[in-house]
Amino acid sequence: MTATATEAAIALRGVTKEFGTGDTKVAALSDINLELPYGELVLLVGPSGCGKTTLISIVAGLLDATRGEVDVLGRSLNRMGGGRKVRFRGDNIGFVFQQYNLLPALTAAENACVPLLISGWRRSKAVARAAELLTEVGLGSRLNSYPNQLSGGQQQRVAIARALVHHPRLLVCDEPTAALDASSGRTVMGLIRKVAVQADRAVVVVTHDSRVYDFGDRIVSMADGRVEKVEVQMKSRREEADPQIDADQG
Ligand SMILES: Nc1ncnc2c1ncn2[C@@H]1O[C@H](COP(=O)(O)OP(=O)(O)OP(=O)(O)O)[C@@H](O)[C@H]1O
Repeated sequence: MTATATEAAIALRGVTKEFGTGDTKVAALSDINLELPYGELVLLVGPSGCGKTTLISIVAGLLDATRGEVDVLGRSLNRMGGGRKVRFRGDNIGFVFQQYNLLPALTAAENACVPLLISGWRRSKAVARAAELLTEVGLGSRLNSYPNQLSGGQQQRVAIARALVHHPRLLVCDEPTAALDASSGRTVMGLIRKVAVQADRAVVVVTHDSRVYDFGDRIVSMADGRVEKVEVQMKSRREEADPQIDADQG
């Protein structure tokens, strides 16, 4: 399905999430109403425990809301059964985490093509597609390097290539720069902007890292399970933030 100009990539209405029951009940999210458009990098920020990971897990179909409606990429997750949700996730969503989770015995190109091999692609075709993306993230000369031969920032770039290799329409990143120094963190955010932000795609990044706030088109601030404010950032600020990328950086 292609996006229409009026359709939000993500639409949450009255979303509440409770964990536990009775005296141990915790309301992680309370009545969240939020619309996020295609074509933007959205940062989800706020203090520890405010509900960022819970929110992003509901959007990615990893957790079910206790109440409320969740539409993602034009589909209602409320009306999707378990098996269909797993397929929807596999086809449409890419994930990047703080830990790179690369397989140590596989090269950068082999790691990046794992999702394609799982979907049944021929190995040679899958490696070629992974090589294309690794080149886009500045690692064209490191295709045959193993994870332990790469810096943290370079390993995160392999993880970004792996997350995007099957052309997902939603990229979800949870603290992608938390383990990186300031310069590598900016390189990684610049790459996420450059490679992942497209007119028919949505990108949501959960971050504590105020050093990378300039890279967001929109900043959603959460506090205590609620959305406190949504700010749209000026274009000029983001352009200043975009770093030049080369293979040996970060
Ligand atoms: N599986 C769970 N069972 C019980 N409580 C949970 C569970 N997951 C999260 N919570 C609670 O829900 C609230 C929100 O947690 P969440 O992890 O979404 O916050 P966060 O903003 O992502 O925090 P951090 O930045 O530290 O990762 C917290 O009070 C947390 O303790």
